[in-house]
Amino acid sequence: YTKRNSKKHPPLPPGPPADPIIGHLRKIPPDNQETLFYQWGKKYGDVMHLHFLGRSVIILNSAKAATDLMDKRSANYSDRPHFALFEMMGWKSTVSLMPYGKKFHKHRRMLQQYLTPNKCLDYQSIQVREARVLLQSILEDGHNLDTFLRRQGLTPMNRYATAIIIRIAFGHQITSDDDPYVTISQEAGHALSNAGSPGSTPIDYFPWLRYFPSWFPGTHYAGFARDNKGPTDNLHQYPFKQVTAQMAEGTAKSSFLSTQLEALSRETGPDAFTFDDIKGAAGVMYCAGADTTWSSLSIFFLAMVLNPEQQARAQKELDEVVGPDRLPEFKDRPSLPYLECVLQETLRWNSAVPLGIPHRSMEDDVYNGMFIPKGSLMIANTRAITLDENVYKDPFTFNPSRFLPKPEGNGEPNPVGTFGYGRRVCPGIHLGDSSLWIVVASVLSTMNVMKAIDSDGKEITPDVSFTSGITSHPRPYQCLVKPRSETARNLVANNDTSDTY
Ligand code: HEM
Repeated sequence: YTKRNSKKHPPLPPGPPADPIIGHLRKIPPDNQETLFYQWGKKYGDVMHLHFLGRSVIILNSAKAATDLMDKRSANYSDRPHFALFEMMGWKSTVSLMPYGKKFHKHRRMLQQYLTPNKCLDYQSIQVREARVLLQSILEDGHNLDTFLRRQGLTPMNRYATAIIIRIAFGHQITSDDDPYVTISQEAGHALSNAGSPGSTPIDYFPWLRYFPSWFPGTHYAGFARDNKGPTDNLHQYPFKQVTAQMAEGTAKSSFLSTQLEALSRETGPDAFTFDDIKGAAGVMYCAGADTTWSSLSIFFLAMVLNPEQQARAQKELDEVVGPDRLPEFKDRPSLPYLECVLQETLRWNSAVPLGIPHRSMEDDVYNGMFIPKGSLMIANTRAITLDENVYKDPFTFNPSRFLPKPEGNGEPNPVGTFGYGRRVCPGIHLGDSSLWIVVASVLSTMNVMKAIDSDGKEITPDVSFTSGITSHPRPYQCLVKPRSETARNLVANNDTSDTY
């Protein structure tokens, strides 16, 4: 491929040596590819070229390269590759996996209308209430939250993230931990978080591998996809059945799904949505919204366990602005600049979506004298972008002050790309951001997040290690979360969260 094009075009971006024909296939691990791409980027630069059997993969390891291409030339870089593995798992009519085109625009419009900054103001009361339920479950959990982050178990953060999306998407209020919606979300989320790096498993490159027996090399993820098809199907069917039944009985609360189903009954013609479109759009809200928020919150707790000084500074700011007699509300946000930095630093320190979701280029292009062939898989490596030493001093250190203006801080920019790029930027960005903020504020205002203690009385320092999938979660770790004072305990315990909404 390289030889064929080198005479007609500028050179391809640099990259590590490849094997003949199969290219870099043998050199790419199935898991946590972001770390290898980050290390390679140090040697080969911020725009790297890899290839798998002639298919070009461009890795963008700096904010400049990623925004120059994926934002500023978004018209050319908004397609998606074919995600064979996710299709095997049952993800169809899902905007995040759709090629760029008419159907994609229809789906984006449907979601965006429901997730504008203005619309999101309507959801704040749900977020505030669920944040308080989360605080109460921390109190009840006997404060040694070693089960808190067990991957398969229900965690308060999982329930929180799920409850918000379920209410908005399906009009259902979660009132117990064994609610079927929670179980479905957990199972589908588990599949998404353990299905390897998005668009880059052997099955994505060689879909025919799915027909080979399970002992055959490279078929691991095909077996995983087959085993996890049930949860993905449930996630599309269960809410749909519930809401259509409620609509027939006249008991459905207003939600994304009920609004779309009502619109469906009015609209006809070739551009009208189908049931499959609506199931797909509701399903993507459920999974894209809940799992990313949950993972980002797990990362926040991990950061707090490991960084008590930064935690104390945020608490001091909250004490001055909110005080001990009430819980934080969204109106406090503009008065809490350091807390804002804690949130941004959480997103930078370890992104929940470390490789984003790959885009695909639609036409040949040239960038800084390098040729980017049509049909390239475009991966903006958030991991490398947020650890870029040219932008962030001591990038592995969790240091919220880095964003404060000089001389108090370092005046470093907020992380780029944690919610994606261009025409594919996350449509849930406003909802996701505010869901994170209210928990960060509520937890730090009332709780101390600390290291757990082992049976010998020694503190347990958690590892910073992550699962590999579209959404990457911290691997299970232990921590201890306790009310900061008796006043804080009472404030949380006495908050009335029994209302229905
Ligand atoms: C902390 C929370 C969240 C994070 C970190 C996050 C991150 C991302 C990222 C990195 C992408 C890929 C964008 C790209 O391809 O350039 C994405 C896409 C997407 N997100 Fe989010 N997200 C979050 C919350 C949400 C919420 C709350 C929703 C919906 C309610 C949502 C719905 C989606 C959808 C539908 C896409 C696919 C967009 C497309 O392909 O055009 N996300 N998100």
